[in-house]
Parts: sequence; C-alpha cells; structure tokens
Amino acid sequence: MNKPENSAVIEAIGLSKFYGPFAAISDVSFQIPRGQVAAFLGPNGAGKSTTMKCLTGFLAPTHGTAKIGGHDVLEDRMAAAKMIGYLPENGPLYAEMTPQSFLKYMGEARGLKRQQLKDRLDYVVEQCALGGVYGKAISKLSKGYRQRVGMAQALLHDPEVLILDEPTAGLDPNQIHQVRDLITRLSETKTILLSTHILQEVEAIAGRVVFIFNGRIVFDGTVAEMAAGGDMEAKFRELTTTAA
Ligand SMILES: Nc1ncnc2c1ncn2[C@@H]1O[C@H](COP(=O)(O)OP(=O)(O)OP(=O)(O)O)[C@@H](O)[C@H]1O
Repeated sequence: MNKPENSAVIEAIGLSKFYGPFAAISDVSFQIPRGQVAAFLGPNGAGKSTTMKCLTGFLAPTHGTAKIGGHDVLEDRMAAAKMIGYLPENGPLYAEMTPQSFLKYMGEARGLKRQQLKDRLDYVVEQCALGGVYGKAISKLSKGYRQRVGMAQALLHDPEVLILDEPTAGLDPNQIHQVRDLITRLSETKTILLSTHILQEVEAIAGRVVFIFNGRIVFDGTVAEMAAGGDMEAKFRELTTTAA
C-alpha cells in the first residue's frame, strides 16, 4: 500500500549521543515528510553530523530511534539502507581508486545488477559531471571533484531519501551553483535533508529549516519563518545567543 504523500520519511525520535558525560546531541526530534527539502542548519559543532550519522545508521545513538521510511535504521538496517543516499562530511572515498572503480564497487556492493549498474553509472556520471576525471585516482582530484564523486555514490542506487552533510562545503562558486542545481532537480522526486551553515543556500533550495545549537533543536519551521523580518542572519545570531 502506498503511504500518503505527507507521511514522515525521515524521523529523528528523541536522539541523544553521549561521549562520556558530554552530550553531542540531546533529545533531537523532527520529522521530514515525503518530497520535502529540509535544511539542517547550525553553527560549527552544533551536532549536525552526529544527527545525520544516527539517521543513516552509521552511529548508534545513546538514546532514541532513527527511522527512514518507517524502518528503524539499526533494527531494520537493510531496508533502511536501500532507501538512503548519504553524503558523509568527508566523503567515503577510497583514495587509490578511480571514480570509475569506486562507483562500480559501490554499485556491486549495493546489489545492482549488471545492466542496472551500467545505466545508473551513466546517469550519475552525467548528473555529477564526472566524465573528465572518471579514470583518475580519487587522491589526485580537487576537493570539488571529490565532493561530486561522493554525490555520485549517494545517488547510485536511486534512493528515495538523500542525507547530505554539507554538500557544497569547499566548492568554488561555479561548483556550488552546479550542486545546488543538481539538488533542485533531485528534489522533484526525493526527500532531502542537507546540512549547511550557508544561509543563502537555505533560501535557494530548501522549504524547511531545522536548526540545531549545542546539540538541541532550537527552531523548526519554514524558510519564510526563519527569514521573517527579512534577515535570516539576524535570526541565526538570535538562535545561537538566546539559546546559549
Ligand atoms: N567521536 C567524538 N568524540 C567526542 N566528541 C565528539 C565526537 N564526534 C563529535 N563530537 C563532538 O560533538 C559535537 C557535535 O559535533 P558534530 O560534528 O555533530 O557538529 P556539526 O554541527 O556537524 O559541526 P560542523 O558544522 O563543524 O561540521 C562537537 O562538540 C564535537 O566536537
């Protein structure tokens, strides 16, 4: 049975992660409905990457549950993993491999059949503009190209959900533009949570803002609400001082 259009596809339910006595995130809860693009905003060290690792099943929370498409990411790992495309902060890249061998390896690991893998490789290489560097060692690629290889692996199995940790970090303005265009195209068919601290990025691609500070959610609303008064930067400062 198909789920209703607005059902929650990404769910953080009371997530906390402790390192010793230090709480990297505390009681983080939010839901992203199908088809929404949500920006996960917050200053350095706020807890964005930790939350995303919990949502993708890469890190077990101390408390709480993460669900993707209704599947608990730890207890129903395979079903959840099929639905998730994850771009980690520093890329899951094997430096000695080429984009070609890395993407082929990732596709095979995810169980894509021969023809399906070929079709998907053609698609991601075109969408992420990797043609010129396809046979070059990943270690020799610029930061921007490495980021695109990371995007390509996230898209490879055509997942319904994309969790992108700072997809435009370290890119030049042209590359930022290309990645934003790609995300906008993908948003037509996918549910996306992307972390950033770039406010223009939020306005350019997202409809919703989930704001984290000191490991706690301090704002959850529309981009229009975040930009109320015409000044998102002022709101950013307000949220990171009054909540301190
Ligand atoms: N393995 C770890 N051990 C101890 N503390 C950690 C660990 N991983 C993260 N932290 C701490 O948890 C907090 C949240 O880190 P996290 O990487 O989630 O923040 P972030 O919002 O993604 O930051 P940035 O925008 O700088 O990437 C930080 O204070 C960080 O130092």
